[in-house]
Amino acid sequence: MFEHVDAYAGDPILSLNEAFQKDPRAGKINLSIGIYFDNDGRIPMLPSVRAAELAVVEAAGPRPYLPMEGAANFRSAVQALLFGADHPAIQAGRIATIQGVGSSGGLKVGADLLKRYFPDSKIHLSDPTWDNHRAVFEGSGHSCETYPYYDPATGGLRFDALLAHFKALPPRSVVVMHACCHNPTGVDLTQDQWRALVPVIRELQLLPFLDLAYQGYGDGIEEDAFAPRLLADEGLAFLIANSFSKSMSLYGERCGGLSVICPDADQAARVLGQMKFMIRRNYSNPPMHGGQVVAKVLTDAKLRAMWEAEVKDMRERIQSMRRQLHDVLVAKLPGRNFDYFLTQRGMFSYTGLSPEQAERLKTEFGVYILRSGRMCVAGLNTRNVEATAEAMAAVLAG
Ligand SMILES: Cc1[nH+]cc(COP(=O)(O)O)c(/C=N/[C@@H](CC(=O)O)C(=O)O)c1O
Repeated sequence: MFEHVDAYAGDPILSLNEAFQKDPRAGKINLSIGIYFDNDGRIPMLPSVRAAELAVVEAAGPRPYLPMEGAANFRSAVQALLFGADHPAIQAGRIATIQGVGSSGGLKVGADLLKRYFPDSKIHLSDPTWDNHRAVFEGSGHSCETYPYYDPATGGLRFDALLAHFKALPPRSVVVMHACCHNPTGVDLTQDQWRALVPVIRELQLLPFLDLAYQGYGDGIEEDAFAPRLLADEGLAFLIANSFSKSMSLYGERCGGLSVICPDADQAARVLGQMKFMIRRNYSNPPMHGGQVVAKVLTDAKLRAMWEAEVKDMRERIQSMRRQLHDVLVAKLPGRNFDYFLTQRGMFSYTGLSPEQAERLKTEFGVYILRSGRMCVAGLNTRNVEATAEAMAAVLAG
């Protein structure tokens, strides 16, 4: 009956992580999947999140179906986190926010909404971008194109080429942009470059779809919300998917949202209604537990302060590991430039290693990075940074 079903080729990120789990070597090092590991190589249970979870469990509330759009306390906490509680767009009811199933679920709801109401708009993705972006949008029937982004020659951003490309796009083109901590390159727009984009977006009537999956891993919780706040301050219409997987270390609880910033409350109400319709016929309504933990952390003053300090610690540990890896590599391979480990931000660095070199790292040294050359620097710790540098040096030496 199902003999015509194709065999699944596997996912460039999740299947590699599964291979890592099965690898029997003691010294294996996981720099593949975008997960924050602490210096002991463990996924932390943040104290603020644990305290919130105990409070939620202690409350022992009923577990009814949530509304299709998710829990009201979660949705309002997301709006306050992204835009600031007193943002005029929130007060005016211009933001339609749903609780997703992770931000992946938010991206999917957004993709379905755009397919229905912007059927002729193409989706424009940065070159490169998160592996699953193309899959999500194509899965909703969109055709995707790419725009210039990463410059392999400098390890930086091709901003002029990006701007020129945007200026040539037809109206209502959807441009998918990472709000901070670009995956896989770690290369972000500066605040001035975001400001330079505003008139282009407005005049060409482009529709930005921001993805904020690493809030707090760039410069800070507030600082990393610069892009959505700028676009909202400028009165632009846009979408933003956001995730708590990394910032609250709640990967498996699937906590994220999608917000659509609309010109007026009437349009926001209609957008929310159609998102509810799409959710109902997809997964009906989101899971309750993780979202209630998130809402508790965000709205309890003591837990919020704890959480922001915990995110700062994770951010600074990654920055310290970037410096350590850079320094060891420079010592091992003098004359080679590894500055990109210091200039790139968030969880990832784009090493420039070829698929063949990435394969050698894995098979000969047990060091797992993506075939694209992306390294999750959050997997580094004081015990494996030397071995990682040794393996990279050996592979780079040929
Ligand atoms: C840019 C981006 N957006 C969304 C997600 C998904 O977030 P969530 O809220 O958990 O659905 C991820 C996850 N990225 C890491 C894991 C993955 O591929 O799913 C990664 O790039 O390794 C992203 O890197």
